[in-house]
Amino acid sequence: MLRVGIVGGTGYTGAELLRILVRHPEVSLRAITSRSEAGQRVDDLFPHLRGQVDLCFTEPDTSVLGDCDLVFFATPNGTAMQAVPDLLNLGTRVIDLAADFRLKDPALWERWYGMPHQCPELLAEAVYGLPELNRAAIRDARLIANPGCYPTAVTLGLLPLLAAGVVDPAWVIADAKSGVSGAGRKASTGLLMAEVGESFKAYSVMGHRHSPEITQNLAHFAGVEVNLTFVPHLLPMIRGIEATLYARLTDPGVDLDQLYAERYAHEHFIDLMPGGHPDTRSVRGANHCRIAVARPGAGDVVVVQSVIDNLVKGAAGQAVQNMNLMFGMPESMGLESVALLP
Ligand SMILES: NC(=O)C1=CN([C@@H]2O[C@H](COP(=O)(O)OP(=O)(O)OC[C@H]3O[C@@H](n4cnc5c(N)ncnc54)[C@H](OP(=O)(O)O)[C@@H]3O)[C@@H](O)[C@H]2O)C=CC1
Ligand SMILES: CC(=O)N[C@@H](CCC(=O)OP(=O)(O)O)C(=O)O
Repeated sequence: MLRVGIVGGTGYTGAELLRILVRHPEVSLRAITSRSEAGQRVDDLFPHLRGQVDLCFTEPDTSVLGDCDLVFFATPNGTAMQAVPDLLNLGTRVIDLAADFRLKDPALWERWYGMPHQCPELLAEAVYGLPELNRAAIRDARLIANPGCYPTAVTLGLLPLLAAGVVDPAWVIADAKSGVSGAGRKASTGLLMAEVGESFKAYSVMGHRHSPEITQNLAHFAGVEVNLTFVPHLLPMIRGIEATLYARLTDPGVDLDQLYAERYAHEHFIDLMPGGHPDTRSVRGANHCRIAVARPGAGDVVVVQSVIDNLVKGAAGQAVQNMNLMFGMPESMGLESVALLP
């Protein structure tokens, strides 16, 4: 059995990791941390785990975490980078659900995250954990940078077009919408039901920290520098991301459905819906990304719709998919039946 620890077990992504890992046949949970709930039984805070977890929350302590084979960090940006060098030295592998190891350039990290990087020497080694694009490197990794939620939906949606060179990289638009769990569990006035209920708005229009992550992905995995306009929106719902992506065709003869079918032919967690309109409801609790590609009026604009559950394929489910690859287990182990009833 794989000995696993979770740092940040009371947050939304930590709780989602717990929901998935308690059913995983090869995982033994050894430590679940929370500074604010240390000493409290996990199933007192999360009654849906009663009878499945016999642990109390503990303080994040490297000596305990260092006894695990793998530690997930489900913590705010800038937390994991303070503990990762010690854990790697102890032989513990790490999957960070935050952004600490996603951007390869430490100056770009500092610009977007507002703090200097604590271990820039590990940025080259860290492997970007998007299995559909980076499977071979993930298998051998000690340190995984689990992708952001928006970057997962947008990168998977755009990649086939850009890798095939059939759209103009100078004009790409990602119009993305997220449920409020994307902002985490911490109290915030702007996320109160009375503020977000019955309302819908864009935010970070002048620039969001996921833009450099998406353009880094497209440069690395599609080999194209993209001029991207990315605008996130906050939806009055709890889970889910829908990204509507626009690009201009340079090859009008391309068969778009065939292009996507070939690119994702063997991808268990990518479900193509030719002619469809994928909705967030259909991926609720699931590790799937559902995609449809269309060419309205047979014109030169391509519209891609990409949906995920931000807490699952956008965070905890993808992290477990990465864990499975790192430890030589079937990639979908423990992830087959995690979908929630819509
Ligand atoms: N929510 C989402 O949809 C997604 C989130 N992410 C990323 O995943 C990470 C976690 O997100 P989310 O679960 O939403 O966050 P939450 O705010 O819901 O939870 C954060 C967790 O981290 C713990 N924590 C906070 N500060 C520290 C610290 N300094 N040291 C150790 N533990 C700490 C908290 O517990 P306590 O304070 O009690 O220790 C809590 O359990 C973030 O980096 C986020 O950007 C990525 C993709 C999607
Ligand atoms: C709705 C909402 O607020 N979403 C978050 C994205 C969460 C996430 O994945 O961000 P990290 O890159 O920090 O992991 C946001 O826009 O900040």
